[in-house]
Amino acid sequence: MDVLDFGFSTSNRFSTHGKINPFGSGHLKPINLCPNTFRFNPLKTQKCYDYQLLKLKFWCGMAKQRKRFDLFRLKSVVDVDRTVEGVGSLVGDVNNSFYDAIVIGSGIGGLVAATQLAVKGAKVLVLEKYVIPGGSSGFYQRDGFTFDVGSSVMFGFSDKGNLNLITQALAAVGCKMQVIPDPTTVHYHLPNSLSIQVHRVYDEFVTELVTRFPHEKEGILKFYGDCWKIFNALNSLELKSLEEPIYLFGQFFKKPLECLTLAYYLPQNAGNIARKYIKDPQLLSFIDAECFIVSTVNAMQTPMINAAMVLCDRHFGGINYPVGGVGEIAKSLARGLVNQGSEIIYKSNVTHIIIENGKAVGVNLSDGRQFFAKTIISNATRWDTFGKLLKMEDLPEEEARFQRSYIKAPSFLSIHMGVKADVLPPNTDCHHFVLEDDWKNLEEPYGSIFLSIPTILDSSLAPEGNHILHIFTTSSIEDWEGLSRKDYETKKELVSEKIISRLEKKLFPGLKSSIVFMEVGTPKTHRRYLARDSGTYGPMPSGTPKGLLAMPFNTTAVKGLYCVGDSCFPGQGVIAVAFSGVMCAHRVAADIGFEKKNAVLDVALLRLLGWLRTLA
Ligand SMILES: NC(=O)c1ccc[n+]([C@@H]2O[C@H](COP(=O)([O-])OP(=O)(O)OC[C@H]3O[C@@H](n4cnc5c(N)ncnc54)[C@H](O)[C@@H]3O)[C@@H](O)[C@H]2O)c1
Ligand SMILES: CC(C)=CCC/C(C)=C/C=C/C(C)=C/C=C/C(C)=C/C=C/C=C(C)/C=C/C=C(C)/C=C/C=C(\C)CCC=C(C)C
Repeated sequence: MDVLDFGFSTSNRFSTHGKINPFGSGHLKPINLCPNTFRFNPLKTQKCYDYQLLKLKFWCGMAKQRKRFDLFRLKSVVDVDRTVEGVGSLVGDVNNSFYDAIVIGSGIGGLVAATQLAVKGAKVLVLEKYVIPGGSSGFYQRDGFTFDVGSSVMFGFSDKGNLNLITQALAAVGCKMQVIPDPTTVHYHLPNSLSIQVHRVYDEFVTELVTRFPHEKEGILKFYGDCWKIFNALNSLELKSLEEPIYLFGQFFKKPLECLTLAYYLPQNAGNIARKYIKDPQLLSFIDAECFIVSTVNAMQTPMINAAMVLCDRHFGGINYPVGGVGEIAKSLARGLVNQGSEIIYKSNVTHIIIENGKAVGVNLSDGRQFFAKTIISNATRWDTFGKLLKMEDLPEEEARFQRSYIKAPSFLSIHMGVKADVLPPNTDCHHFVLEDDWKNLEEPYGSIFLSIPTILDSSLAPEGNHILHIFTTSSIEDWEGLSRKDYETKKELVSEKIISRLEKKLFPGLKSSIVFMEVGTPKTHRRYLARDSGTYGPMPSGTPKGLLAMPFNTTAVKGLYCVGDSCFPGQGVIAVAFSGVMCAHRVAADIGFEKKNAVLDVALLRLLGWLRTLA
């Protein structure tokens, strides 16, 4: 078997032995940006031009004063990614202007925060380490295949309700994507030959579950019924920052019952609610699997609000796949950002957040560039933000508390594969979850297997006559460290061979001989190319959490510094980080004058929320 390593490539994210990475640095052309040149955009009004000029003058003054104006650097090192068609690239009008916000990282969390701010009128600069946007929702191409780097299951991507945050984020910047409805969110293949398809139509799913567990019909209806209660409450609210008092109290005033419902469930976990209604241990294990696929922990550790959100959205709006692959979402957001007059610069590795008088004011890049802004938003994980980007003697108490309550979830071993189409039986579902023998292995490394076949929905992602299989399973970085290169590669071959054999036995006889392309990524790959500490998938509770109570929002103990992404409320997941982006943009906009704000209420609410977190 030919196992290609993209975990050790030196220059490009997914380069493989003897293969050319289509996004390689060789395609990046430097451009010269003269900071004194302001390119007038005739579409902009005179007012806007005057404002930009004023900002430019202001910055020149600032720069002189601070001796930060390094013309040579600006001329020589600004790279623009022109290689990937359609990816928004640096506009570069006034590269040195003083931004309203700098966003470190262009994961979906960072991009949503950036675009939401940009549409409110803020000037935003996104700095992305890699050459395309998206982070774990990015993509890469090989031999005619377009692979999603991470998950292909998209929640919040319908045209219904208030919780379709991905659709709304795109619409805010004038983008609408063509999507393909997925008739089955996931097909479970579980111990004791329990096979369950989660149909798009709720009644069909419940009927199937009740057929397997007829004695638990009432419990099933009650548990999923509670999920709907929460989902409907969430869906009735306008979603903005829960850290902004005018909005929060306004929602309580407009929708008191819904807000109280959410407040009631906020500190609760799905496992406890399930146990109120359900006794059958196998059904409870099934609920664990339902939670595990979206939280990497069992139901007892999964916040009820998060469980309800995903267990209902898949039936309400349904799971929809973007035509062209998941990477198209980030590409569209990046393009939308640039169209709003903001900027994104790729190959910009932020190494340090600059603090002046206790306030975050700018960032240093690994190539020596510096950028300054009124606010800094980090889309790196909180471990990376407070462990690497900030050199603080003492970790702020809020962060220390976060790190006690949440630990890094394991990373993944990912196998991206091209196979001959005829190996898949007719009517194969797009997403599968496989745990063959023992429920105990659910959370064990390599215990459960996730499988997505996005070409079932969008055949254009693979050459004709082929399918894509994206197989992943939890794996920790410790398992892959301290190995020689040879041992590392041998281990990749062995581990992936076992996973493929299991799938061959359970789902697709003849799988091995149908492989036409394969690449294996380990937790080291995730760490390296997604810039996530230990390659972590996100935070997971260290013990039994009090629902979402301990999860920090976007503000931090450092003035002017905000976090966005999966180590913020409400946690892991593309839709979850999109919500975190919406919340972050609202809070930042209020702080820099683009939204209403009440300073006294702010202090009171932030203290109250801080205190509530100590109760968790
Ligand atoms: N890991 C997976 O397989 C996978 C797949 C799909 C979706 N997801 C979901 O996506 C969520 C993560 O989304 P997110 O928005 O929080 O972040 P993300 O990790 O997807 O993106 C963060 C981005 O920030 C960039 N970055 C990090 N540090 C940087 C630095 N110092 N300088 C410049 N750029 C830097 C990274 O290159 C990356 O592009 C996860 O919770 C997960 O649920 C994960
Ligand atoms: C403030 C206070 C204190 C209180 C008050 C009360 C209130 C008002 C509250 C409110 C709240 C809210 C609004 C909330 C919200 C929330 C939300 C939105 C949430 C969300 C969530 C989401 C999630 C979690 C998601 C997730 C997902 C995921 C992770 C996914 C994943 C996937 C995968 C992995 C795939 C699978 C695959 C296969 C199977 C193949």
